[in-house]
Amino acid sequence: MASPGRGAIASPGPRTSPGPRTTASPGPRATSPGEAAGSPWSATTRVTATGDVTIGGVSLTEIAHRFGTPSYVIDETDVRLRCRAYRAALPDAEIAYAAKAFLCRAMADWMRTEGVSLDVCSGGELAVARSAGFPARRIIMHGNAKTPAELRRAVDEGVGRIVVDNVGEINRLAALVPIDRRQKVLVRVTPDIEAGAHPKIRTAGEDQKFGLSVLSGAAGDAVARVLNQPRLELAGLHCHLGSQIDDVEPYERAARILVGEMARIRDTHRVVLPELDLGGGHGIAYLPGTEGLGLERFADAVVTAITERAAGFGLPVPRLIVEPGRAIAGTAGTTLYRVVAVKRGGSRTFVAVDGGMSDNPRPALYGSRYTVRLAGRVSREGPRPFTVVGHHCETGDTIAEDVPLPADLRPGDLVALAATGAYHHSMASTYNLMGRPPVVAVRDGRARLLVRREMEQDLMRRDVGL
Ligand SMILES: Cc1ncc(COP(=O)(O)O)c(C=O)c1O
Ligand SMILES: N[C@@H](CCCC[NH3+])C(=O)O
Repeated sequence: MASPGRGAIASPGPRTSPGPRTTASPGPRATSPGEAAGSPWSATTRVTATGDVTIGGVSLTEIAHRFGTPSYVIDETDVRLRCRAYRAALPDAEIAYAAKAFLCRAMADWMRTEGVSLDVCSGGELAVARSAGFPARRIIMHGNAKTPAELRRAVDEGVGRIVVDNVGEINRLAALVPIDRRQKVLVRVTPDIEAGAHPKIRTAGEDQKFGLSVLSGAAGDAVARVLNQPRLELAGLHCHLGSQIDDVEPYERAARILVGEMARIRDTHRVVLPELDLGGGHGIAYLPGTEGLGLERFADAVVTAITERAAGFGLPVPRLIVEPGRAIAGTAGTTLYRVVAVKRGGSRTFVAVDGGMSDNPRPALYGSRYTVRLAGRVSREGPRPFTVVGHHCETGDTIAEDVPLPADLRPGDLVALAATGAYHHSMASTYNLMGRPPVVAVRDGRARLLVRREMEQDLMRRDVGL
């Protein structure tokens, strides 16, 4: 994903976040890792002459002091720039941020004020969005196993669209819709495409749990059933290929297959569907020199594929919906850890930090790799390879394997891990009864706590008894 440029933020800027002012500001010789194309660092990340790293004009040393470590730091400017980049690249499309990447009430509010819709996949995400005042009609409700209670809540709240993922939920959903209303739905189809950075995050092949197969006819059957329900309005088809995809070709292929299906639906049922949702999955840079998907490339390729294919079938061009999660929240996040121990192993030197797989399960789950740097001081030593590991009682509790860090790295140092805004806080656990880190938003020299640290008392509150 291309880095948004600094100049891209429209003036006047978004509402200023309230919160105490910090004293830190980038020094005159500040460098800007966030501006390099394909950089994993968020847009306002700077390194000062004294080795301090600032994000949103706030020093990470100051954040560690005020909020403790580990902490998730989220760059509000980066999030907003990415929303604006999406809206500019796809002006006729609906951009629906996938809340599973990272959601809290402030994030929902940022999406609302940026004119971005929300994709939610659980009653919990729906509740947080609604409690932040996010408009229900701009919410798309997903889920391969929506419970009756979740379906009822979605209907009662008036969510804009519900995405059907199995035939069983069609009758159940229709029965919940009041007699004087029609609920818009999309049918999630699988076009037999394998795409995504790891087998565990591929969602459009034949042998996985999501969606309804085009090949087997299950998708066509679901479409016919929805069309038979007077209280349901079939708005279009949906597919989500997978996640961390860095090639546009699978999206072009999916777009062609889905428009073909829409033509078949027109021919069979005499119904022209107005919407085509291509899901999310847009890859970002986790390592320097990698690019991710590339928003412009994606937009050009997909819009062309849909337009040409629709013209070929004599169909009106459907309205495109996209659901980026990682590409909006991922690069904005940085995790700040404190080094606890440095130890030589057999062939590696381990740096043990005060977080680990409970705040970042992705290396253990998907073998994910990261960029890490020292924050808060300058080292005169050259880099040497370290393996950054966590605090957990688990051998696979690795944060970053074989990463260059200054040779004199020592306990007490701060290290920053880039591109942790998506699928980190949202996938965090309390393994080993470690409380989850806080989320601190930074912008214009101010730091603001969005989600507080989970404390021992929080953990014990759920334990009801001796
Ligand atoms: C239906 C749906 N839409 C959107 C997304 C967002 O994916 P990503 O964060 O990779 O853009 C997901 C998650 O993979 C998803 O399941
Ligand atoms: N959790 C995955 C992405 C899955 C997206 C949801 N279908 C990740 O961290 O990369």
